Amino acid sequence: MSDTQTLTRDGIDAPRLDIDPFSDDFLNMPYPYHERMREAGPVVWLEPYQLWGVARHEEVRAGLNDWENFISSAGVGLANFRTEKPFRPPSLILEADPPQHTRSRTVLARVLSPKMMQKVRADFEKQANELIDRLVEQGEFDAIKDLAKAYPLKVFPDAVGLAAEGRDNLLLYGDMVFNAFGPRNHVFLDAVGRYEPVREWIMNQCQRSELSPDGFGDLIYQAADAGEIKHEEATLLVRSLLSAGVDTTVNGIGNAMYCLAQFPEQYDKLVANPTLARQTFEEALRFESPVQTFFRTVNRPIEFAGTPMLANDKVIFFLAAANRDGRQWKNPDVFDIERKPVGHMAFGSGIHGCVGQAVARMEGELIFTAMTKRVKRIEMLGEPTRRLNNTLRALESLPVRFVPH
Ligand code: HEM
Ligand SMILES: C=Cc1ccc(C(=O)O)cc1
Repeated sequence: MSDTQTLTRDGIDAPRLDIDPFSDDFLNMPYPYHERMREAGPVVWLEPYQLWGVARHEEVRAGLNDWENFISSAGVGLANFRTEKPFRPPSLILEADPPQHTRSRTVLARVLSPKMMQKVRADFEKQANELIDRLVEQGEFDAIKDLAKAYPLKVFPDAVGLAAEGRDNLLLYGDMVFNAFGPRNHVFLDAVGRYEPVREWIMNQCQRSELSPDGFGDLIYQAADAGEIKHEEATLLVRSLLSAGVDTTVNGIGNAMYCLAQFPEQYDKLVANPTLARQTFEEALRFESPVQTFFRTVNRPIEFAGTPMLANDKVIFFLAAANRDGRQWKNPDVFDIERKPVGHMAFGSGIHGCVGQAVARMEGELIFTAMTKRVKRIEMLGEPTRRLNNTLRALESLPVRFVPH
């Protein structure tokens, strides 16, 4: 076998594609690859990694809702925890199946409930207004560093109950967590070098002693006090908040800013009708999904969308490809804030669907509402630069100018 050939399995009853979803080319511009996979069939076999790819909306939704055949406890990245050492101790919610998942989910769903959001909404709103006021004052700035990172790094760790110092570590950690779902490519290796000093800091922040009373973090420990979960489980669930709660919203807001800056007529519509702020954020999540993919592991021999799969096969669900599937959306490649993108897969679907979506939606709604009141136009001052990540679609910088009303 030549070294350019990949060992490939017989009996693959699906189109075989030589697509590497973690190549720089794919990560920089995934959409043509998404189209190729969607058009090839409901399920494809990706030769470079010897795994199944699912890119159509219907099958992504169906697969994520079938948690018994497509399990999470063997990892939701490329690694199969049944045969490989996880990069870090597995998450008790994301990388768990029922019943463990159910206990964790019940606790986090309460801590991150819409009711809890009402308690922190006034502070999130105050911070959004003050930040946009400052940026209007400043005029020219970097929409990623000065807005998309600054806002989630202030409001969410405040709500969790973290100290003010060292919060940039949350970005380094999130970047690592999301890279670790992919292969050990250069993107991962670059990140792991920055991550080492941060690992200890993160675990220290998850200790109850570091968390302010009655914040989201302490509420998780209070669930342990009540016997719902063990105290050492509480520590790992706080780690879940720090893993998922920042880099996701940073890129949700960052990608939405890029959409509004690229399509000024959409921003004009938002200014004319600020009640569209929440829907604008939702449409940006569909159009430029921050979280591009998640994996599952096949639990037992099954036939899915007419394709036989074996136990321990890995399946990659392309959330972002589902979000631009013309079988589901009219003009899927158009950013249209008047579209109601109900059913998008940006938050996943099923029992593992994002438990933090109320936080994310509130951050998006408040930031864009604050902008409409003060900012007449967003001008791009140059091309954005991209930060490659094995799972996230992320910008590194986006120079803009706010033109006030
Ligand atoms: C725009 C922002 C966000 C996006 C795009 C996003 C996306 C996702 C996706 C796709 C999943 C499903 C994972 C899977 O199916 O394996 C998920 C799960 C999760 N998210 Fe989010 N998320 C966001 C914000 C947040 C925030 C702010 C938090 C915390 C406060 C959070 C915490 C979690 C947790 C703990 C899970 C695991 C849920 C489970 O496995 O039951 N996320 N998120
Ligand atoms: C959506 C991403 C995500 C990342 C990490 C975790 C976790 O560590 O539990 C949960 C969700």
